[in-house]
Amino acid sequence: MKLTVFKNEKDIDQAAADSVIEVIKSNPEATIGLATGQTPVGLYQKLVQAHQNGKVSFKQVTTYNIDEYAGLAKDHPQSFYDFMKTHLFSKVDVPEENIHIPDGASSDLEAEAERYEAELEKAGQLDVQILSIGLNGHIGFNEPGHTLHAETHVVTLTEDTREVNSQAFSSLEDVPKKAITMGIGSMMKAKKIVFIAKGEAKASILKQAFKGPIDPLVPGSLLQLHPNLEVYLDESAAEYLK
Ligand SMILES: O=P(O)(O)OC[C@H]1O[C@](O)(CO)[C@@H](O)[C@@H]1O
Repeated sequence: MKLTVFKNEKDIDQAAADSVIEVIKSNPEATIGLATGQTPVGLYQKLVQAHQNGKVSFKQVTTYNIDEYAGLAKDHPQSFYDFMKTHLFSKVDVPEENIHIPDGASSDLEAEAERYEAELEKAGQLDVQILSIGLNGHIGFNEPGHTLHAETHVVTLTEDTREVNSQAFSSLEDVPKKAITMGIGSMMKAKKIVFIAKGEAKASILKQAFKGPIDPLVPGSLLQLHPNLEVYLDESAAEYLK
């Protein structure tokens, strides 16, 4: 694991974006796994800036999002597709047909998870996977539990996660109870993982994830097994890792 700690949030975003851009420069047809949440917003801004400055094109890039809420159609303002459209897709030149995200509005979520996994298998090893971590240690929506899934699956969100994520909704009741998420195996297959986390609230779970034992109750701890993991943190998130 290559850990870099930054003083300034903008520097984390730039360094993480540079790592993604390097992948696209060496392979314009790169496949990229994308995450949502507040953490990667700055990284997406830096990718947009680089695109606007003519430094990178997404014309031949293919993207695979790691998760989506069940019951939310793509055009729902709280869907992860809408989030990605706002922060990245509408601002770069990635073709719509190259964007992949589970269909949360599917009437058969299990079948949709299987379909998405088949797409990932067809794509093979993703060139880079962008990831962050939830306060309870989840990556994607792989929630803590005694067992973890390798492949894309339907998950019941923990009440903790629903509460944290309720900030984006008008009320807790509006937060979906289920989601479709890539499994840990689907994410870990990527050639490189660009992991970012910011802020003191994440410090304790990061210690458990990166210094503790590999434990399904801390799904992020599985990342320790990845051979090419880049970790970008600010000083407060890295408090127990220095
Ligand atoms: O960056 P945030 O907003 O803390 O979100 C944490 C995590 O929750 C999720 O949004 C759930 O998918 C992850 O993608 C993300 O890493």
